[in-house]
Amino acid sequence: MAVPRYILMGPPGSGKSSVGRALAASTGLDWRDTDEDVSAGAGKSIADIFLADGEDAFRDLEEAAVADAVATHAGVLSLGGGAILRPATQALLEQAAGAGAAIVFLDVSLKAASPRVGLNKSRPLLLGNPRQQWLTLMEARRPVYERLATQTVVTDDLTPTQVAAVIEQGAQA
Ligand SMILES: Nc1ncnc2c1ncn2[C@@H]1O[C@H](COP(=O)(O)OP(=O)(O)OP(=O)(O)O)[C@@H](O)[C@H]1O
Ligand SMILES: O=C(O)C1=C[C@@H](O)[C@@H](O)[C@H](O)C1
Ligand SMILES: [Mg+2]
Repeated sequence: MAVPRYILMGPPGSGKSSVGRALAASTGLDWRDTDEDVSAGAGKSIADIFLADGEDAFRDLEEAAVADAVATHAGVLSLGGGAILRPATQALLEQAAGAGAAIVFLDVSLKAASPRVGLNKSRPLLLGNPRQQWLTLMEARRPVYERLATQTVVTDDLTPTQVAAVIEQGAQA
């Protein structure tokens, strides 16, 4: 079984995808993003899955995509922001950490995340009142991110390339 070297988690706008790409470029590892896997598998965007099938259906697809990626991908893995909500995924991440994966929580404040996320309609959970929605989901998820993390990086004042460098240094320490 392959185990990802790095697994990135965090709320929308924390930079899971951007930092994942930067970390893959600097380490030479392959990059995979479970949001892209789910979207490719379903043949439609995540926003369309939420709209047509609902959040529970998306979470089922996401749980399966994470299980597949954790079992088969040896590089950098970016998760969707809410992937860690599923207990089976939490257990899988704990196992991956035991097998040597760095589980990285990309922390970010609402102030820094807001301009990154903007009013982009591709984030279905933030429709309506994006700032309040973001705060509510971060409050519920923070304890899970913190419990699962083997490394935490506060990303507010760093570029994705700088965050990737901090992660690499942490892995060498
Ligand atoms: N550290 C950063 N500094 C400045 N801008 C950033 C940083 N990280 C990400 N961004 C920008 O914020 C936006 C969202 O980043 P990204 O898609 O990587 O977030 P994400 O955590 O993967 O979000 P999602 O949960 O929706 O998948 C992008 O436009 C990206 O360029
Ligand atoms: O934070 C979340 O729950 C989400 C984040 C995105 O990565 C996507 O997985 C989807 O928009 C849901
Ligand atoms: Mg992403």
